[in-house]
Amino acid sequence: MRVTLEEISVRKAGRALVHDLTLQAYSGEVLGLIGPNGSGKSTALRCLYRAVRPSSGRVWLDDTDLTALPLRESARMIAAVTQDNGADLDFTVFEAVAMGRFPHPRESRDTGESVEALCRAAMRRTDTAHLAERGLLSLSGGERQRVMIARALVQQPSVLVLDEPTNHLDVRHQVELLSYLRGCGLTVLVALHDLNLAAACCDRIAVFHGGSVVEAGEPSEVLTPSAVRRVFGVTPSVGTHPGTGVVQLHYTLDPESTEGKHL
Ligand SMILES: Nc1ncnc2c1ncn2[C@@H]1O[C@H](COP(=O)(O)OP(=O)(O)OP(=O)(O)O)[C@@H](O)[C@H]1O
Repeated sequence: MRVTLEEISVRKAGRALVHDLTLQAYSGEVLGLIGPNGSGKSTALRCLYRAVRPSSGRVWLDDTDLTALPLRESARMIAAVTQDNGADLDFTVFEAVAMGRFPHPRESRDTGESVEALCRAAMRRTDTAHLAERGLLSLSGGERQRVMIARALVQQPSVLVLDEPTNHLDVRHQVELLSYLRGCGLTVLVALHDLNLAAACCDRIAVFHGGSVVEAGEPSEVLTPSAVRRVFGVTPSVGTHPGTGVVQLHYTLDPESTEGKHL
């Protein structure tokens, strides 16, 4: 499924959080969203999973205007793993994962064999099966994040939206998640702060700056030292991974490598 954000603006309290933002993720690709804090990545993703209504512009799923779809229907197509994911209620892990079926018709969410099998498979994939009977509130940050990913998989969406999904994950679970995203065949939009993980995982990267997308392209096209300096104020040295040829950025802690200082 193709996702298009077309000239989206979001205004709150008299201020544009994003403006004239256009972004497209093609069917089956992994699109990375990168950019400094506050550049509008989460706001753009919220427009897609309908937590925020754009002040102007449109969101399209293939050729369908998102606002023409009932919420439950778009929730069957788009699953979101977000930073504000409602994991503060004390359901068990299994219950939380099974909630991923809510947008689906009742017959396919009754806790029959197939839904249970779906939940168990998603929990195995996210390494959370052993936590099934634990309360969400008792989990570590990374365990909880993996449960939220399991819940999104159980939704069986066409589009997967993830806002900083590697937060809290140890390196093994980061690698497992991102390699899953690469191979899952869904249209994936993922906001990432780690530019090397973005380069390794994403087919294309959209660079956010000041509330709009200033560049989009393959990782090697957008992750150049000058572009990174322009957007982030840090000058990396750029190489390639010896095994995969994927672009890699290296930073020094030399104060001269950053523009201005905040700390
Ligand atoms: N409800 C709101 N009311 C007012 N301002 C908001 C609201 N939500 C977000 N903002 C502001 O909009 C801007 C964009 O925020 P957003 O969360 O989209 O950025 P981001 O690129 O995802 O940042 P980060 O990398 O820090 O997660 C920020 O300046 C933020 O403070």
